[in-house]
Amino acid sequence: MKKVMELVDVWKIYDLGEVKVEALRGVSFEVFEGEYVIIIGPSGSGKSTLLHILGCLDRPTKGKVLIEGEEVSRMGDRRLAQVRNRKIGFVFQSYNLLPRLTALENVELPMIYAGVPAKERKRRAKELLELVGLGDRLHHRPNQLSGGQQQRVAIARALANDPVFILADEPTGNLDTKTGEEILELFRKLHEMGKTLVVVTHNLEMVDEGTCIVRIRDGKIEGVERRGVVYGDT
Ligand SMILES: Nc1ncnc2c1ncn2[C@@H]1O[C@H](COP(=O)(O)OP(=O)(O)OP(=O)(O)O)[C@@H](O)[C@H]1O
Repeated sequence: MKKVMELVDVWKIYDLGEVKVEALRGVSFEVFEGEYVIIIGPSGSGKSTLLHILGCLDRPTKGKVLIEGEEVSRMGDRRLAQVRNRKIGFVFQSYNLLPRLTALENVELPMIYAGVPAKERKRRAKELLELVGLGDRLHHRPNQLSGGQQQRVAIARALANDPVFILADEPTGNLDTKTGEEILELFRKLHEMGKTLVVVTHNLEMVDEGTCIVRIRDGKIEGVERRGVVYGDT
């Protein structure tokens, strides 16, 4: 199985002068292609910190982060921004769409940064919006869409540059049960398509779907449980 991402003895220490907070204390784990990884843990256990480091939004104080075997923890800001754009698809609890842009334009955005030509960009954005069930909402702006639809746009945007993995932070956190289930179904579909998913969630139904459950407590990994089908595993 291809290893897409690896953390080696990662520490994150927030230095507040008098006080130092050890948010991550020697975290090591690997993610393989096609896995559906769920990160769970109590409040304050370090999940957001871990997600920021996995997403190259922050750097560890100590330790290594490798994406497709390449060490990202020591990269400069520009290179890191490129890795984020090309290799990671982000899905946030609050969607984070640009309000002035249509669904189609929001999905096009990561491809603009990646230098994809306009025609190809539009074709792919349309295809991705159709994949998430929004083929009839291409020209709607975020405030003309429901929460669930906005999250679908965000998922289409996350897929735009065919990332190495999708990183999601409480993707059903702002949604009612029924809409949350639809998003869950969409994640299931992505998993079945062979996408690698890394999700922080409190949603127990989502936890049930994962193929790798990572339990974090007090900045340390308490346990990693692998189970179920990993699609694309050849
Ligand atoms: N920027 C920061 N500066 C100082 N301490 C921080 C910072 N961010 C997080 N922490 C501390 O690091 C620890 C881990 O926080 P983190 O936000 O990663 O936890 P979490 O598991 O995501 O919590 P929650 O589920 O409540 O969102 C906490 O003790 C928190 O107070």
